[in-house]
Amino acid sequence: MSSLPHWLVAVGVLQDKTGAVLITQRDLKRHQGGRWEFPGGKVEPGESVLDGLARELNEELGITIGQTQPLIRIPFEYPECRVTLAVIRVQEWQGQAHGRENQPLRWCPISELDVQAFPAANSPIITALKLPPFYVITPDCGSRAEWPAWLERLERVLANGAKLIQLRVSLPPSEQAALARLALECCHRANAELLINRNAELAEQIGADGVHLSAAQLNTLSQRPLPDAAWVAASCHNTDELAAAAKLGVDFGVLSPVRPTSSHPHAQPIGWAGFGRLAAKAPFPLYALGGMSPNDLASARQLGGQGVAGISGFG
Ligand SMILES: Nc1nc2c([nH]c(=O)n2[C@@H]2O[C@H](COP(=O)(O)OP(=O)(O)OP(=O)(O)O)[C@@H](O)[C@H]2O)c(=O)[nH]1
Ligand SMILES: [Mg+2]
Repeated sequence: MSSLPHWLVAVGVLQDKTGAVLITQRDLKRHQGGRWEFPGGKVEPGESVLDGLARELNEELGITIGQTQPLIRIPFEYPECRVTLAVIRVQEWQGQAHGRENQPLRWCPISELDVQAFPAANSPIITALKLPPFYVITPDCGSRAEWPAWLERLERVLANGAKLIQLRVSLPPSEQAALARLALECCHRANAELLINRNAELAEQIGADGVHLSAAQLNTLSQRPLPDAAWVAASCHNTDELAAAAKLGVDFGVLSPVRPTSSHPHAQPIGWAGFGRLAAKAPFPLYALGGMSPNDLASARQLGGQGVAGISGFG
């Protein structure tokens, strides 16, 4: 156990009608001075996170918050202190947000959020803001005769608005590469991103948007298999795998099985309570997987999850 001071920090994410988020600049003389941040501050003894958030956003921005939703919870250790950032989406508020402490303030489009300008603990917040609510995993695909129907299904999923797809097919390498190229074309035409299951070399070779690592791969890799510009995601099932994924520096994870699932009939489901408990410890956005449908989004989000992942029910 570290002897560094620990603060629970309530952090608010406000978005305007265009989706731009409110960021403010920290005073030069304070911890992480000069960096941009999301407004908020330390939760005081006896306060709940939401009470602390309401007080801080009133003090710093002069607003009164209404409806909120958890975004992500991030444990992080700086050389001089430990923080747990409880990051909350503020969906409604009253009053005009302004820098009540004369701090510079701006509304920044999500695509322009630059991790380098923020404290190191903030990267997962920016990732969470960039990732969509659904992560769609493709069903397996067989011989070439099956490809047209498989691609048609992918097109349908994309037409329904899916923005993040994981290609998971068990084909011989050359066939897998050929199908991956076709899938990537479909995804990019629809302004969606494609991650390749387990195969970082293939992802790099065809210019896919990232790789999705299996839990077993987490222990065989000593560093991220792709550069920061690409997504590196991982499948996790327990605390140890989440810790291994964090150590490797993955961008996001998938935690399963939340419910019983026919694809893994012998795996013990962790339930929503298990998902919530583990999501609070994972320092990266986490999708719930296992018996999920798009209707489960609200449950996942309420527990601080990024969203839901699945194969069936998403087309
Ligand atoms: N508000 C806020 N704090 C953050 C962010 N990221 C991050 O690492 N922190 C850290 O969380 C800690 C507490 O935040 P704070 O300085 O805003 O606390 P506060 O408003 O209560 O200020 P005070 O203690 O000077 O009165 C600081 O160490 C800060 O560096 C962020 O995005 N927003
Ligand atoms: Mg503050």
